Amino acid sequence: MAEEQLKKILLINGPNLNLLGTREPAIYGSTTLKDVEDSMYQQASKYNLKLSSFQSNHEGHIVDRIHSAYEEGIDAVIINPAAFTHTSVALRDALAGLDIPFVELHISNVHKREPFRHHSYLSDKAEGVIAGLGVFGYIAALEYWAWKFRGGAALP
Ligand SMILES: O=C(O)[C@]1(O)C=C(c2cccc(Sc3ccccc3)c2)[C@@H](O)[C@H](O)C1
Repeated sequence: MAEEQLKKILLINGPNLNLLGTREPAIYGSTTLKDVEDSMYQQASKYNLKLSSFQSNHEGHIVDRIHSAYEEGIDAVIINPAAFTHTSVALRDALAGLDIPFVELHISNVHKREPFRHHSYLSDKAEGVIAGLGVFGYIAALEYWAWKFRGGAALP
């Protein structure tokens, strides 16, 4: 049987998430971004997935990273756009133009927060949106792609 092709997942985290776990634990928890990434790398290896991760506070750098995903043969993206969710047409255009499916992820339930966080420039282009599950949402997104790449039929 042909060796199962390694699927490549790109994790992108937006502005201020480099400070995750250091402030506002009531909203975002006390887990650091490195802890999240370490857990995801561990989980990815269980499913024979190749995970790459990227975090930037700069919109253009994230757009550039999305562009390079195509050349790398990335199969799926998990993105927490943070504040760019609510402001960035550039991010929307980059993801929509990429033709690689993505899951939009939010640690907090943005729909229970300030009205300006209720709108996303990305959600209608996303395969799915996860919000309010805390940092578990990152694992949920990875599990989703592992399930989808297995054929997305039988429930685990
Ligand atoms: O809930 C999220 O994950 C979200 O994407 C994340 C956001 C966010 C905003 C500011 C800071 C951080 S991370 C952080 C938290 C506390 C202190 C420092 C950084 C995330 C918000 O901009 C979004 O509206 C929602």
